[in-house]
Amino acid sequence: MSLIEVNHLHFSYSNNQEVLKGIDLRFNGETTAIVGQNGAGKSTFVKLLKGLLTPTEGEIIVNQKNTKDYTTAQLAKDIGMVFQNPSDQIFKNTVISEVMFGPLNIGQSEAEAREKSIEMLKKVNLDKELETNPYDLSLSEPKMITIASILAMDTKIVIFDEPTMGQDFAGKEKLKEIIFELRDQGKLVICILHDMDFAVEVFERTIVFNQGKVLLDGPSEEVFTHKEIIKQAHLEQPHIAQIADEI
Ligand SMILES: Nc1ncnc2c1ncn2[C@@H]1O[C@H](COP(=O)(O)OP(=O)(O)OP(=O)(O)O)[C@@H](O)[C@H]1O
Repeated sequence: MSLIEVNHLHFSYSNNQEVLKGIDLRFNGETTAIVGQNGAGKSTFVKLLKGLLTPTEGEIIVNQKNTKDYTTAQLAKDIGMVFQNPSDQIFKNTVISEVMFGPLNIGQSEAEAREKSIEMLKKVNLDKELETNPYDLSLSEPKMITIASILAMDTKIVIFDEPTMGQDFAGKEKLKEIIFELRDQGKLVICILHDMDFAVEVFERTIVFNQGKVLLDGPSEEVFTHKEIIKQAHLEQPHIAQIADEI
């Protein structure tokens, strides 16, 4: 059985507009990028995986749990998600209390949560800022706090919604390192991206969403060889593919 199974998934926020129109997908260990133009349904899809929304039709099985039979809090032990906008996630007034919140919430002891949180803050170079208010840090750092807090929960599945947004070269390199490390630990990483270069460089698999459906799905390098379909989805080719074409 796959780590995540999505069967015949449909979803609407309201009666007259279907946002997801029949999605069937399996996720095992492959690091996976989800790409697609604005409004394609990517964020809605990952919110459904995380149990923040319930399918209108069809089902999602996460680590053998049908999401509709579990609360978001119960699913939080299996699946962690770093939101697009750090201010949707950060609400504590020190870095350490923010990062410890998630681990404590899923039942880690105070000592375990603190140790894990400091370890993860070290990974994102914020272990010298334990007592700092997250909003006193520089622009790109709140995102790193939210990443540390999800990593400290040590879930089998980690979802990132647009992690490269607002990150400079060093930030992207750090992200790459974190994603590779998670993959090497046997975790499933799923990431919504607008940066096609990052998708093809870092992710084994890419899924292209278009108007609530899956347009392409396969090894990242192979997916981006479908130039016409990529264009139809209003996406750019990664630079590496453009250069290869020119050569
Ligand atoms: N809370 C909501 N209530 C009603 N409609 C919504 C809600 N959230 C998203 N939508 C609509 O659902 C559709 C899909 O949105 P979604 O955010 O999932 O797309 P996306 O591919 O993640 O886009 P982006 O790249 O801009 O984040 C859009 O038409 C959007 O307006």
